[in-house]
Amino acid sequence: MSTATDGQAGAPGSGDPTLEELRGRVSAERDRPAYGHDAVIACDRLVRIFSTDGVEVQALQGLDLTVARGELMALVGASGSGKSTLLQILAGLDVPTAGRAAVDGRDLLGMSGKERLGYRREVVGFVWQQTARNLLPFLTARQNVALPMQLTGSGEHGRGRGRKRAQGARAAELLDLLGVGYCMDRRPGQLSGGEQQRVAIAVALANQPSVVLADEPTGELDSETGAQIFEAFRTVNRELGATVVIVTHDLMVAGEVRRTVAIRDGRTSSEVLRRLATDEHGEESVEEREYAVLDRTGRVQLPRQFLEALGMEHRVGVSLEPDHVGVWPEHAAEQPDPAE
Ligand SMILES: Nc1ncnc2c1ncn2[C@@H]1O[C@H](COP(=O)(O)OP(=O)(O)OP(=O)(O)O)[C@@H](O)[C@H]1O
Repeated sequence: MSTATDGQAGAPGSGDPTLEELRGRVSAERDRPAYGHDAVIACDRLVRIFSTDGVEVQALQGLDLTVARGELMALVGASGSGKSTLLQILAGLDVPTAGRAAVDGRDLLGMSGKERLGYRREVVGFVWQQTARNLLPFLTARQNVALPMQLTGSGEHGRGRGRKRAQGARAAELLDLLGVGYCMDRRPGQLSGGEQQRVAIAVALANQPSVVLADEPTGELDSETGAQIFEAFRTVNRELGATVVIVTHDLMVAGEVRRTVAIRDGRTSSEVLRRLATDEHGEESVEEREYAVLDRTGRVQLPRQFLEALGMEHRVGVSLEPDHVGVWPEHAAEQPDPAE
């Protein structure tokens, strides 16, 4: 078989590409938009290796992920699969070992310390599982929400006393939107866990970040309160267009978003997409479908239960069919096809 790597262009009509065609292919490749160019989060073959006492742990092993602006999505995965590591990197609190990660065009590997601080204050907002980590105990709810605006001193809020008033007004608006306006003048110790998390979402949104990241935000709450917190994320996504990424073990949360991405062994392995479907009687229901993630080099992680069911390990046979690719256990791929 002749290939483009033979370094020769074929004669016209031979089926091989001409030099002109090869040049066209090279320039098309060069002009192709970069991976994730239109996404607000783009992780490309992200690697994070931790070394402790001479032992290396590969927490992320070439993870690919893109998130579109305005998405509300969930990240799920077994304990130790790398979810928190990814979130720490996206939050600007940790630096990847290799690969590429960008949030709203900011390169997370190349930032200086000062840029990183600005990034954490302006580009991302976070909500942690531990309610106490999200709020300062000696400030009221409204003061907690106004604080990030004061730290960036964003000109949008005017100058001097006018600025302070504008920041207080925005804080009050956010608390109202999240249904905790009545808690405005209380300190965190005077709020329930659910109220604290809703105030924490308002804090995360204070500087109108490009992305809100939440790590197990319902982890310390009972299921009813957890549902209210999820509803609060939905509200800010719908009303303010906020892009929200939620790491969760909570199946209720994972089942309510349009897209759930599963991480396995430091890589994105599968995605569940949900959409509203209407049947012939006008009844609406949620349709969900699971997809394996295909990475840029053509790798697919097959679900573990598929591998176990067919005893697949090490090697599999693959075949290209007109409309799909077949994958066979090694021993089955070796058997001659009786039809041939
Ligand atoms: N600072 C660290 N030093 C050494 N190893 C670490 C560090 N942080 C995470 N790891 C390891 O990296 C792997 C991924 O951890 P990570 O916390 O990202 O998983 P996770 O999916 O968030 O788990 P969980 O759901 O339990 O929070 C684990 O093997 C963990 O032990």
